[in-house]
Amino acid sequence: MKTFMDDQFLLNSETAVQLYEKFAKPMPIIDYHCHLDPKAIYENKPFSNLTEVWLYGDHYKWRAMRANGIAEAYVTGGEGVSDYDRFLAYARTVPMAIGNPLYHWSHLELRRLFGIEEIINENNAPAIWEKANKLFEGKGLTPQELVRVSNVRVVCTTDDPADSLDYHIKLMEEDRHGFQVRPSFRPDKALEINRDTFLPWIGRLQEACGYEVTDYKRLLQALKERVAFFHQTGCLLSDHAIDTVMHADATEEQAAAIYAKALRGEAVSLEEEAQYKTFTLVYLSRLYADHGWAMQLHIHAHRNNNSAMMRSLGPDTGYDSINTGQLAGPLVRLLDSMEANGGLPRTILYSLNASDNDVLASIIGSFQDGTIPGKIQLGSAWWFNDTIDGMLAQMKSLANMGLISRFVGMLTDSRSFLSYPRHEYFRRILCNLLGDWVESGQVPADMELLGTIVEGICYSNAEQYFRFGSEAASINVQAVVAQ
Ligand SMILES: O=C(O)[C@@H](O)[C@H](O)[C@H](O)C(=O)CO
Repeated sequence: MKTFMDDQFLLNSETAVQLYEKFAKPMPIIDYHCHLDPKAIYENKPFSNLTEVWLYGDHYKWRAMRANGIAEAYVTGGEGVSDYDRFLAYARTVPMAIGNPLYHWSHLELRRLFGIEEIINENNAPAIWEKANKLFEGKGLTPQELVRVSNVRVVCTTDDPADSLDYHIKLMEEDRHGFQVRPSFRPDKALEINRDTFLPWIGRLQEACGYEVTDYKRLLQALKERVAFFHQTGCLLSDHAIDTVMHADATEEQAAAIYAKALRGEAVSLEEEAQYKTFTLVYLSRLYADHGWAMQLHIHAHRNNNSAMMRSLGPDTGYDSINTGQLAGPLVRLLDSMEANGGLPRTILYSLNASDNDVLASIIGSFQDGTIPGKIQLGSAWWFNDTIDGMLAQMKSLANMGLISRFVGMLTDSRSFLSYPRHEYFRRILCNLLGDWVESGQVPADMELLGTIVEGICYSNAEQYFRFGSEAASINVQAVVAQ
């Protein structure tokens, strides 16, 4: 029987061990999609204890605690509940989470970032708390240190087009934290015309661009200006939550009429919503292509299902699930419309529904245009699929129908500064998959070729694909500050 989480954790052959130790492990990390707070990175305030850094923002852990019968006050905090109480509640939950990636991630995080090797449970929780918190004494443990010690080269945060990006600009001006912090352009609120967030967001956009967005032409102009501002501030990716894939051909005049209806507070039909979203997304995709950005489409999430908890805690608090819905037809038409409008940008398609993997892996092959390797990507296993089974399923779909060698690899997609061991987890799973292929005679034991492929998936594919290291990606701080 293998020892739990030893040096060959998840590596079941000598080939897998070699691929991981020699090629995967040394690679730095590019976290091209996460939800870390740029303000927290800039202010760099030391964390006060293990609960703050581990439990304050991580809804993966919150879901597990609720499923374990832990009262909400001990999950997201409440009257008279200390951080130590919350830590003990999570320590009670970890042993019950075997089979869930949280069980592995939690142990990897304590081992890699705190040097704590204990198997987490309620009995040794006090000792773990004491050991970990020693690192928070004195000058303490800060966000920037956790990013640096995790060998992260690039962090791409998720930002609204109306955001000032002040903290990104301050980080650029200082530029002594040892890694890149780049915004990502996430215009969901500009697209969700039927949600109650739409009109308030138009107000925020008007403040950001300094003029009234009284008609659709001005909306498109404002979005174009915000894309330019984001680009100047180092943005090289956009990101969209496409919970339901819609496509309906529309002219600019039709989209403008729908926008005007929404501004008047009139109901917009589902067909009109599809027309508005199609025209606006196609417009945005051309802007992305013109700026050399990558476009991420995060498909089939079902968000904020619990109305009472949405009112109490707000969005992204662990009450989401996997969505279903029509995919192939509307997505192919959407991508084809983007292609017809001057060219698809670099595009990454993720679905929260793993049963979509093969559909997406086949669709990306319809839009590779030979300009760059892996231009259209099947995105890494995302959120509920960020598991051993989910990662293997995504990589096998991509390998079976596309080129896994051109995959831009893993991201953390996290709100916690402790989540970087998720890359180790992914890299071990990747190396074991390739190792299995070699050991079973499906792939020659060409360690030079396999090593190059592993290094590409772990780091260099992403660096080349997103162009983080290129001249074009350099950030003109003076131009941004002068604005
Ligand atoms: O980007 C998304 O839509 C999701 O990643 C969402 O933010 C979710 O809350 C998450 O963080 C899953 O890891």
